[in-house]
Amino acid sequence: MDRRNSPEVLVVTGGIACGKSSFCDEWQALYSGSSLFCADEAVHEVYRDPDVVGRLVDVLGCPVADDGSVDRAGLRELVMGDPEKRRVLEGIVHPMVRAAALKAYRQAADDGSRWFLADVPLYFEGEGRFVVDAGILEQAPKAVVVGVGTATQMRRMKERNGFDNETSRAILAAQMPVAEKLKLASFVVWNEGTLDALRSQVVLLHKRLANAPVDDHSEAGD
Ligand SMILES: CC(C)(COP(=O)(O)OP(=O)(O)OC[C@H]1O[C@@H](n2cnc3c(N)ncnc32)[C@H](O)[C@@H]1O)[C@@H](O)C(=O)NCCC(=O)NCCS
Ligand SMILES: Nc1ncnc2c1ncn2[C@@H]1O[C@H](COP(=O)(O)OP(=O)(O)OP(=O)(O)O)[C@@H](O)[C@H]1O
Repeated sequence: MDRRNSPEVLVVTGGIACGKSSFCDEWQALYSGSSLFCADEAVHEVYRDPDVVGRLVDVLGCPVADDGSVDRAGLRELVMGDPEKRRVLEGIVHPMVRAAALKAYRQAADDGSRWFLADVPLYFEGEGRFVVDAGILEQAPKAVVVGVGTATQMRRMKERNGFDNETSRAILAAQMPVAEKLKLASFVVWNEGTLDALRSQVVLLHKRLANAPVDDHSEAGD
């Protein structure tokens, strides 16, 4: 692929309910020519595939919803407190998510997008290899960590998802703490303020990236 026509990849990551989707929504609303890949949505898509559902039922006893897709609330209960089951699930799902990301990146390139935002919650749990392992780039791109304190994560999970403290704590325990992710970030967006404050940080980051010399992170493969 012609490097000059390649979208610049920006990984967006952070802990649960920190505001990754909100960051991406603000970015997309402000900057046309941005393509978004969301790993959580790719997972949800995969869970509608009958072959995948069948495999998860066989391997994990995965609960199934009335429409034949994975019952995600039931699966969450099954895996969040059980590291071994989670490892098995991730081993099945993550390669499919990487394949979906590569497809989305190629589409973004065909569309002539300037930016490719990859919302990947478990990016650092996966040692920052997602984009390279997906075959998108040969070197890891810049990663922005959207962060808030644990109390805000707990409050937003309760308000948005209706999770009780036990459920929220089990999810947090399955993730690298936000404080650790901040240390690995190329850029930090601190989302304890208002949505206006989040938007201001999006604008600042975009300004900085748009004016920065392009890194030498050549594409993998063709
Ligand atoms: C547990 C599941 C069924 C819950 O589904 P649900 O629709 O309620 O949540 P959703 O998928 O939108 O995820 C919300 C957040 O949960 C956290 N989360 C999801 N999976 C994991 C995991 N394996 N480990 C730690 N945190 C996770 C992330 O912060 C994510 O942003 C689902 O998240 C899942 O199947 N996870 C395993 C696949 C995976 O690793 N997904 C992460 C992106 S690759
Ligand atoms: N600055 C903010 N002020 C108030 N509410 C916010 C702010 N940012 C995000 N929220 C709210 O917090 C919740 C979590 O935000 P969002 O969905 O963007 O997080 P996320 O990191 O993408 O979550 P997940 O890990 O579940 O994918 C949502 O209900 C969102 O509306």
